[in-house]
Amino acid sequence: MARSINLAVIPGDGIGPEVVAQGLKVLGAVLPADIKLETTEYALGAQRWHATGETLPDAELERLQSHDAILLGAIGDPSVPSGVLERGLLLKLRFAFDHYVNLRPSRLFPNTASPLAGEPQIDFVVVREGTEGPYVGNGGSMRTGTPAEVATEVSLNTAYGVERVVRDAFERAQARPRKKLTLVHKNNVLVHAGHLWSRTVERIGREYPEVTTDYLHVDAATIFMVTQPQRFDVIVTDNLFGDILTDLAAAITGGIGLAASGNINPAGAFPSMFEPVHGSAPDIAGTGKADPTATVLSVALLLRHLGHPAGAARIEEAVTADLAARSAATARTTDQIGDALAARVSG
Ligand SMILES: NC(=O)c1ccc[n+]([C@@H]2O[C@H](COP(=O)([O-])OP(=O)(O)OC[C@H]3O[C@@H](n4cnc5c(N)ncnc54)[C@H](O)[C@@H]3O)[C@@H](O)[C@H]2O)c1
Ligand SMILES: CC(C)[C@H](C(=O)O)[C@@H](O)C(=O)O
Ligand SMILES: [Mg+2]
Repeated sequence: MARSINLAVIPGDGIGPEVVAQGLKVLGAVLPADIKLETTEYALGAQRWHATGETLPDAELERLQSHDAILLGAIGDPSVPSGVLERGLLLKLRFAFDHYVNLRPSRLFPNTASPLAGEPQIDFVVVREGTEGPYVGNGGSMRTGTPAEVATEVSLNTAYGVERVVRDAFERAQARPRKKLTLVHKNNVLVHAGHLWSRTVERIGREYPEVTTDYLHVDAATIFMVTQPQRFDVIVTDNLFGDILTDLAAAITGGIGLAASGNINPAGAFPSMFEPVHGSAPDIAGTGKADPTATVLSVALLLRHLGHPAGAARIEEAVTADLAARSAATARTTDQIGDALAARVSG
């Protein structure tokens, strides 16, 4: 276990800096005195783009690579054309650091309100492929802006890329009590990519006889996520389906303010990056309404990834207790929630 953490911090835009401040507060409170935390802040995002036209210069990417991990708030701002920061900063990081496992756990914490009827049991993890699919930027537009425009956005799926993420998902399923893996795709229509995914799950599955596998088309998966969320244990899916499903998963487990994620490079050749599933929420930025819990839970994922499972568990217990104590009557600010969580992990 490393006795120091050299952390890169990208607060980003909108509510990003607000929630990251709370994540760092809780991280500082949970770490034992003999683990040294060093943080380096990177000013990347809308302000930087407006000032210099840069999204993520190569020199900065190289500096980021020297860290043990990255904590990111959120990027994206209405003053910047859509896609500039998303592609030029966030996706550039995920691709450059080969974050092929985009890990998004979904758990309904005790006493947390779900919009679903009854008291649904929800405890699954989405293993979203992070470096391929329609996200790769393989496309273009001809006769742009004319009535004859043609635009393409090709989904890239390689045997190598699909196999490594499917294998990771099987490993996670094998380690969980229910040992179930659901492939979500759309192989009735996307027959080329879909069949590659299905064949890969079938082939790799033979190496994991204890893991039960099933398959759902993505449209049906959205039904079951609402009507029978308990049927899911580990979901493996492509980059775009995973993006959409994990916002839905957040909505059924207490809201987007609670959903954490890790962009993992499993072999550790590059730093992994931890961030809430949500975006920069320009509609509530600066109001103190942002829930920092998703970022705090992302810090727990970060600690577990770096080999500090006890700290991760302390954070998760603190969140569980905090959510149980929450009352709609007493809405708290971002800062107050951060203070409460920091007090719980250090108490
Ligand atoms: N990882 C990222 O950096 C990331 C992720 C998603 C979206 N984005 C970007 O963020 C910008 C806004 O995107 P969007 O509006 O589609 O999604 P969003 O996640 O920012 O907001 C969706 C809704 O959820 C609410 N919300 C989000 N986080 C919350 C929190 N912590 N507490 C309480 N409420 C919260 C917002 O107020 C909004 O009503 C866009 O530029 C988008 O590209 C970035
Ligand atoms: C901002 C965007 C590029 C990103 C994605 O699509 O992956 C976001 O929605 C997410 O879920 O992290
Ligand atoms: Mg998303």
